[in-house]
Amino acid sequence: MINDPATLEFILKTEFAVFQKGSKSREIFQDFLGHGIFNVDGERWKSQRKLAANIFNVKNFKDFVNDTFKSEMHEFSSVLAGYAATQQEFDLQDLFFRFTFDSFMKIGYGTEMKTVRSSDKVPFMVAFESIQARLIKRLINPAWKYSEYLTGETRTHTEQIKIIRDFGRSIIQEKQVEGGEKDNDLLSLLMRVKDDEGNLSSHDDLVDYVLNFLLAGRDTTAITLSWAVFLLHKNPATLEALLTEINSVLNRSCAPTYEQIRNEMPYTKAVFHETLRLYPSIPRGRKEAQKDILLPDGTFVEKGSFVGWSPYSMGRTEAIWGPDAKEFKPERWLKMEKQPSPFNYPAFNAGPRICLGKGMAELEGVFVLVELMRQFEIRIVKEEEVTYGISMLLPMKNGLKVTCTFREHAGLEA
Ligand code: HEM
Repeated sequence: MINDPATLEFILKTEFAVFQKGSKSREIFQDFLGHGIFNVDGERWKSQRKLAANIFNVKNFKDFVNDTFKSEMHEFSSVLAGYAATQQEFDLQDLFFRFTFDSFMKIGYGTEMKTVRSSDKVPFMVAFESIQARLIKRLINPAWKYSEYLTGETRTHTEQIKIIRDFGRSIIQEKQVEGGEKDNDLLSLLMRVKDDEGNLSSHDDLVDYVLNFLLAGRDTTAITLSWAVFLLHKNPATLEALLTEINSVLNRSCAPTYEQIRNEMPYTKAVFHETLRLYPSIPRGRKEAQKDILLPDGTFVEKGSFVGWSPYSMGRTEAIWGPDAKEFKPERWLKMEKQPSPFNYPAFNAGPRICLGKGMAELEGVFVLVELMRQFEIRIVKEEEVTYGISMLLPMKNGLKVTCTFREHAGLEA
């Protein structure tokens, strides 16, 4: 395990070709992520990265992204208005998952889901989350195949993989029936791309792509929003400062524009990044050495062994962030002369495989925080029960149970 930015740069950038995802991790994640971008190296990775870079470049389609977040947020707000009127307790983390799911399905695949409107369990989501919690156990248990067999999890796992792959297939079929291959959403691009021999992607590969991008676009942002609400609840002065910024930029009760989020809301953006510093939604990373190599400090790494790092620990390390590293202080981001290098703040990864959706996540996160806090007062029901679950990502174990009321003078227009 390493914990210093210079060594992380060596692994993720300088010796990128040596430190790869590797075949051992690939085996663990194969049935879930297949040949999708998170689970491949080399040429397969390069071609998906190039393609996805087109769509995740927010500038290319900022109006579409902005309109989608706006209309999905309108749904989200009206659901919250219902809870505010009845004072009913609800799970905000679950609602964030539904929001990011609906938004990403529309932006990435052109599909309307509207799961925010319902409180019924969505089989795809249940299976998706349960698989992630299982896979993390595989990383620490070399005998995972036997353990899963003995506990009966092999069967559950197979059933859940079928649920999520059937879902992926249905999205692709829908697109084919609609003849949407000419559209410019991510799936349409993926359906048109050809390999060096001129072949289109197989149906199975397309399912892998759909599921990988959904994992990237849905879970990470929903988890960050949940921790942000929790931290704001625990730090009332920060919430006050956030509301002051919101009120000074949005002098009428309407949603922020893309330009306002980009240029006029530095404090809200700082809240988003400060949350990720302390609660990075992907809390750990590891790479497999493809040959024997020495780290800059002289440590020998044998071919086939792993080097790991933890954005969670690095975000709380005093040598990087100073003596107040463990405190939630968004102000620190405003005092910096320049933003920290991704090797100091690896919540979005760093080097050639740095997150492609960082701009979109920031836009979505800030937009939702502004809209939520502008309109509603959120109260966490049992603060002491909030803790993280053990999973591939960093979700809250028991969800985020809250009640809400309308904030005074708030309007509900979008
Ligand atoms: C708070 C939100 C987010 C965080 C913290 C985050 C973090 C990360 C991290 C740590 C990785 C590296 C993972 C690995 O290699 O194992 C990654 C990769 C990636 N992210 Fe994000 N992400 C976020 C949101 C998004 C969104 C919204 C999208 C898409 C719309 C996205 C798209 C991607 C893609 C495509 C990759 C793979 C890059 C590659 O391997 O070349 N991310 N992200």
